[in-house]
Amino acid sequence: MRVHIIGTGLLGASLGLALSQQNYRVSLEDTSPTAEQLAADLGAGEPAGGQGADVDEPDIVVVATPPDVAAGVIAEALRAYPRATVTDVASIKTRLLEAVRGMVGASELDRYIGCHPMAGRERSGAIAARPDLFTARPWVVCSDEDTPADRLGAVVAMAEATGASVIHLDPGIHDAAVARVSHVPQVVASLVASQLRHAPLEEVALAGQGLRDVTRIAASDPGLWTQILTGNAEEVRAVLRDLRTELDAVISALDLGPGSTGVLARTIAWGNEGYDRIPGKHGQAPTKYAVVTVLVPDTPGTLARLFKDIGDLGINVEDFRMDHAPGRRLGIVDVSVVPATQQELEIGLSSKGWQIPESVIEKEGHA
Ligand SMILES: NC(=O)c1ccc[n+]([C@@H]2O[C@H](COP(=O)([O-])OP(=O)(O)OC[C@H]3O[C@@H](n4cnc5c(N)ncnc54)[C@H](O)[C@@H]3O)[C@@H](O)[C@H]2O)c1
Ligand SMILES: O=C(O)C(=O)C[C@]1(C(=O)O)C=C[C@@H](O)C=C1
Repeated sequence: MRVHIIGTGLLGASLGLALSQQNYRVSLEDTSPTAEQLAADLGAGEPAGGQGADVDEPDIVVVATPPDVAAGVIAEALRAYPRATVTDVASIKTRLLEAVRGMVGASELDRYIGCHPMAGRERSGAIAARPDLFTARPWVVCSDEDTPADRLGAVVAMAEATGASVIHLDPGIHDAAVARVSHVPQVVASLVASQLRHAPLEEVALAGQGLRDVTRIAASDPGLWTQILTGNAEEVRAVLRDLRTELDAVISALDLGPGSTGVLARTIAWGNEGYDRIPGKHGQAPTKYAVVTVLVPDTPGTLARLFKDIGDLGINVEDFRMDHAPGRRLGIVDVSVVPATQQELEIGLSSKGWQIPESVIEKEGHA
């Protein structure tokens, strides 16, 4: 199967890496010759030679450019490769489909299948690409009754070859869903991080894991996200309005008038409820893991020794997170394991000389 990827940044290069490992023949095209060459050098596929590249007819063309140019690139690919199925990975679907519909005829449109892998990072470009980016992530496919079954099958097979799980959705339903689970979270993370801009550095230095958990995606690309937010403006605005209502209630409750504690407690409790609905590892319901905290010297090879010792105890690591103690060469490693193995792990690691300050049961965290 030949796949031609147009746009070889984070998503395009990650896809190229994943498909190359599954014996797909991948060619790469980008308006930036450096981006194209970099993705090729990293092993994502063969460079095709820049914009308007003339590659042997591919079976599938994947457009992985920024959303604001995606419609034009999709229309151009439908014309340039008259037998290929053309798909994309853009984060917004309704407006993109409308724009493509305005640029091509009905028979060409039948060869276009909009997609959106729900997998990404807060960094851009091929240098941040990973072959396992899509593993166990949802991959939304927006086909309709006019989509030929063989073309749909080829796109689904390609998505599944990356390790993703395919979900068929109407573009409108997709856009409403991602406003809530992706686009508004990005806005909120950015707003929270923005509050730090003028804070004294001594205050910021107190930051614990809570702030880091809430703000990882605040490092995302402003250019890309401006396009995503404007491309899904109506749905994002609707979710933000609901959020504003609840935010206003919290602000009023902080006047500490009658009923205020109820509002504050309810806000946190409703958050608990929403959090519990987020799917956990490999798309299953969230699992409660036991977290064993280990203090490790910040020296080369220590983590490898720790994981070997855990492996020797016959215990599986479900997740792990590492932090650094401020001003000290000390790492704080949280190892998540199934609760039944927690005590055995603590005793086993202590007997091997590892320093274990405490044990806490908590829910599975987010990457
Ligand atoms: N970043 C994420 O987390 C994420 C996740 C899922 C989907 N997406 C979607 O994937 C797409 C790409 O995002 P990304 O994060 O990989 O961006 P990126 O900036 O890392 O890469 C985009 C690449 O497209 C190239 N490009 C721009 N215009 C082009 C054109 N006309 N023809 C050919 N190449 C062109 C750029 O040079 C760049 O190399 C976007 O539509 C985005 O909505 C992103
Ligand atoms: O994990 C991240 O860094 C992401 O932001 C990825 C994420 C998301 O989950 O919201 C962001 C935008 C995409 O369209 C799909 C995935």
